Amino acid sequence: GLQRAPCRYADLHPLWQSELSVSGGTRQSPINIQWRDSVYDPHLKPLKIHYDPTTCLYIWNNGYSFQVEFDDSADKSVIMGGPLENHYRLKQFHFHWGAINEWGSEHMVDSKVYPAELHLVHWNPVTSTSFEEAIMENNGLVVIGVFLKLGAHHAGLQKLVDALPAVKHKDTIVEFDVFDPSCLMPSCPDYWTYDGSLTTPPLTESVTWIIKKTPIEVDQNQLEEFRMLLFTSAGEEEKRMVDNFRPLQPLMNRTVRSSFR
Ligand SMILES: O=C1NC(=O)[C@@H](c2ccccc2)S1
Ligand SMILES: [Zn+2]
Repeated sequence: GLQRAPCRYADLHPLWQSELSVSGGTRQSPINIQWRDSVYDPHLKPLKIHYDPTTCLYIWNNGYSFQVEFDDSADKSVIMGGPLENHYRLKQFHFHWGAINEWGSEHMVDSKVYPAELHLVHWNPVTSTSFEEAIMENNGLVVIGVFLKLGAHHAGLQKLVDALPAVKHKDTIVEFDVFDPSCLMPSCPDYWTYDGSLTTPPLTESVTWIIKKTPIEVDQNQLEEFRMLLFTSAGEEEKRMVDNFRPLQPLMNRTVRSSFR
């Protein structure tokens, strides 16, 4: 398959420069999902998603992605079922993407890379009292990964894209009051799941990953809008926000389970 962009560590965003020597990690993310090595698990239930669009708060540029934050003070936007033992609250979603369509996603499927990947980040309110605490808990988090592929215009995503010019620079924020992230979910229920980690510092091994098998389609203009964001603050020398993905990590002693045969 296509090779990823040569990863010139010197060009890595400061964020990842520190992570190159994470020692002792046994369940790091992202990984290359080898379809033939994944194991169908008949006990995996369908994933149940109930997002309340009014829990959407704002969009902001945090210097390595743009993030849509949700009110997680109650069980209003939650997921359950799938591989999960209880419900998890939606905290935020964000994306990772490349400078060009040949790369950008964090996970790969049989070494196939997608131009972008959506991450919906949830935390376990049963074992933690806050998102910040859940980051440090074993399996405190669930991240749903959805691949984006180049294709038709995505009407639901466009509402998000239209807000991006308002968060062009690092640490800018704009109100975003009603949005249902379910519109970004593919209709196919199939997913892979494995135990992994955050893909940015603190890289804690606290994430149950649920990676949807089927990508959603977005068009070229929408991907190019992502690439017009900046890593840098207003007044600094501009650095385009692109290639904000972590390199692949070793599978080590893990099995990826699939919800489908
Ligand atoms: O899925 C992931 N993507 C990221 O940027 C990582 C992260 C780090 C901290 C909080 C939320 C997410 S973990
Ligand atoms: Zn992410």
